[in-house]
Amino acid sequence: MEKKITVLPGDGIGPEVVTAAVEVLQAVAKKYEHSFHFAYATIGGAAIDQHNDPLPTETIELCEESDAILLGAVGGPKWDNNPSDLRPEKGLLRIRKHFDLFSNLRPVQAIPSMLKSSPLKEEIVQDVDLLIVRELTGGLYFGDRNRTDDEAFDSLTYTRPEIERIVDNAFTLARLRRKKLTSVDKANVLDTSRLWREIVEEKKAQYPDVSVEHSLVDSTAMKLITAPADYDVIVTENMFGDILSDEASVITGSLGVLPSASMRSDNFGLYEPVHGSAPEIAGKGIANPAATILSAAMLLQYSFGMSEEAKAIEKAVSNVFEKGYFTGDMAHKGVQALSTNEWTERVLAEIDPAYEKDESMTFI
Ligand SMILES: NC(=O)c1ccc[n+]([C@@H]2O[C@H](COP(=O)([O-])OP(=O)(O)OC[C@H]3O[C@@H](n4cnc5c(N)ncnc54)[C@H](O)[C@@H]3O)[C@@H](O)[C@H]2O)c1
Ligand SMILES: CC(C)[C@H](C(=O)O)[C@@H](O)C(=O)O
Ligand SMILES: [Mg+2]
Repeated sequence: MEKKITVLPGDGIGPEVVTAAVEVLQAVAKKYEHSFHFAYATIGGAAIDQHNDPLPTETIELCEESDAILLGAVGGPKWDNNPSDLRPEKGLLRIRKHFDLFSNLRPVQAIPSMLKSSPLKEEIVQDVDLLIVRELTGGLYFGDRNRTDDEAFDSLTYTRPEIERIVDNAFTLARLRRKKLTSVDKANVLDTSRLWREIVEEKKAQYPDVSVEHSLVDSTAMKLITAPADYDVIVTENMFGDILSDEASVITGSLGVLPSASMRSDNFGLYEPVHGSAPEIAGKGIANPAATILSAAMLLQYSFGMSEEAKAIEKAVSNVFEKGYFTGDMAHKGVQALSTNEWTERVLAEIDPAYEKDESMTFI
């Protein structure tokens, strides 16, 4: 049966990395005899320019008719001074809320061949395999806010059901992994964190096989780069998860390799790299497409239940690193940096040596 994927390239390097990921999905479809239909729509700055709205109705409608969403990135200096409702980032927040994508999964895995790109010592990063489960539709991002000329406020609110569902989700995921859950909060200061911590304590009786620790976000930020291999699943609120996941990119040496899946309670999801639109390298053809390609693998795994196909993409990416091919953000001393296009060609060749590139697809 045909699967429909809505593709939202967005801004900056978004279109470049999404083009690469779509081509990888096409190669997978051909090799495994699936039919994927790609429908394109605007979000973010591109949508503001065309529709004066960072999330136009036609984009929502297209996503509603599809089985999954693949997104590049939004934002850029062109729109930085827009009023808050007309900022590209608002489109992203609205699509997450509209589809109730409350669970943002951000895996961080250190593939051995990546490790030369990390500024951290090899013995610190070599066994890292962790998953950040970030609450995505509550907290500071969605609380009451206001600003006048001289004052502004943003408020941080969480309800019991909002915390319960993300905590349950994280426990369930920990069960499928190494059964260790770290709940990250700021319970020494924030009431929302105290409620969060109480709920984790209540829930742990339902998951007796999972070990639980609580950790304050400030010291977690330190431990995440001094002892990252100690973590299995980290569950945390929206903003802490945003910050910790970018920090975790130091482990792999680049933001350009970290994928994410934003899920609701069924299998529907939005898949996007953790990184942003990287405006300073946009249009140069040098962006690392690995994070978006790996996000496409998560799409196959979580929304389509295609584990073998997802693993084939992950293996292809890892083989390309293993063979010493990197884009500029990861190319260490003595290694020639490949373009987005050249690097993607190598992934395609790993997936299917017989694959012929669709020449109608352009790498920007
Ligand atoms: N999900 C999203 O759409 C998303 C996420 C984060 C930031 N943003 C937006 O992106 C814009 C730029 O933000 P920023 O600069 O703080 O963060 P960024 O993630 O765009 O870039 C941070 C650094 O990482 C580099 N980088 C990021 N992705 C890369 C890739 N694939 N290949 C090579 N290098 C890469 C950039 O060049 C830059 O040096 C802002 O408007 C921000 O709001 C969007
Ligand atoms: C662009 C921004 C709204 C977004 C976030 O903070 O969630 C981004 O940083 C991310 O990590 O996806
Ligand atoms: Mg972020």
